[in-house]
Amino acid sequence: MKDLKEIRAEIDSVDKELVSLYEKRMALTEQVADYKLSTGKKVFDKAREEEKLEKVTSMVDDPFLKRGTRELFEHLMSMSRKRQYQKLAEKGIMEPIPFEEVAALPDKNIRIVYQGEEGAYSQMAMQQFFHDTTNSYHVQTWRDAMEAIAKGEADYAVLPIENSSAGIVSENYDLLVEYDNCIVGEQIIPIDHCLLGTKGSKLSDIEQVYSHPQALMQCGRYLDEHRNWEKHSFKNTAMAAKKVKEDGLLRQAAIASRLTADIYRLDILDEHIQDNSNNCTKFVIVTGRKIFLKNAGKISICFEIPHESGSLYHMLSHFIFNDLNMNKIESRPLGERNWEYRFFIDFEGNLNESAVKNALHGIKEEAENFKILGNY
Ligand SMILES: O=C(O)C(=O)C[C@]1(C(=O)O)C=C[C@@H](O)C=C1
Repeated sequence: MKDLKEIRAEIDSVDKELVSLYEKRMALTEQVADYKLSTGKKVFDKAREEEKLEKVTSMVDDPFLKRGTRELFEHLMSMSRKRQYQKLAEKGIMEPIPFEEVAALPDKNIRIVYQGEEGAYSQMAMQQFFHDTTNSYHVQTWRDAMEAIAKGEADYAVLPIENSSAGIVSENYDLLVEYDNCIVGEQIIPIDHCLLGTKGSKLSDIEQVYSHPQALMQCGRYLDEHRNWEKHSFKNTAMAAKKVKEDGLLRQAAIASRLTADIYRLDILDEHIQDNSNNCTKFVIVTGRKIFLKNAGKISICFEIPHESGSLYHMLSHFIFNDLNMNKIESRPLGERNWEYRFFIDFEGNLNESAVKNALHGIKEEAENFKILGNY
């Protein structure tokens, strides 16, 4: 058997050759980049990559090495694409990102819409985000709020996007894709649920509980302790409180905020009933113009990718290669295509930074239906 030192010396000499071949290959792809720059041809050429992978894997018989060869060449081509995007950026040839930088969010004579009723958590989030909420109104559904922005009836909408214990508000993720509205801010507020009954009711009277499905979920453990109660989903916690007030029945209760107890003159039968004492919800502020603040530090995007091994890995490599810090990834089913997904990613950065431009350009070229949801 050969001595380890001897084998390593041989590996070292193979690696040396590999590095020099890698340098040679990258130099050639730089020439390709120049060609593409002058002809306007796209960097990513899927057909050429597939042809290449087919060719190089057919040169190897061993199944394990075949797979390794495939991965190696996928990676090589991905590195060459990234270099080409960099060159495009250096030459200022990259397609501009259609977002306009603003020094401050327009706040004069603004009209703000939220979903629900007076006392809704969305209203609280709105009051914390905006200094002046005198010109605000509420609508029945999240879609109505998005529609109001799209039609120019309101300047900003406030929509819940994620709860710390119940997770994402999936409907609003889907609406962000459907509507061409843009996220310009976020507001996190603590969510402290109470059980509210009509005046004079007692806990032992309750048979039916009304609330938004998210709030019912957030109080799962408490509701498990009262299994005989019927649970009814309602469009909003404040709307549920309003219903209990209007029906005036001792057997009905709503799960909603303490504020709604005051607004609808209901009795607080129990308080802090959510599973998680640090329960909070993140709301996004959405507007109709594609704008971002100079000091915005977070970007939300979404894209679709083919249902192929490694495709997500390749998209995420754009963040790694550009030294960008990703802080969230979510997926939602595509609907019409079973078991295929749209990915939502939040990462740190500002649309003015070249690393961000590079990464977004690469993802846009290589993914389907790429969309920047906002920089805030
Ligand atoms: O041949 C090209 O068009 C290249 O840009 C080179 C290359 C490669 O590295 O082999 C890189 C990106 C393309 O998607 C296809 C192939």
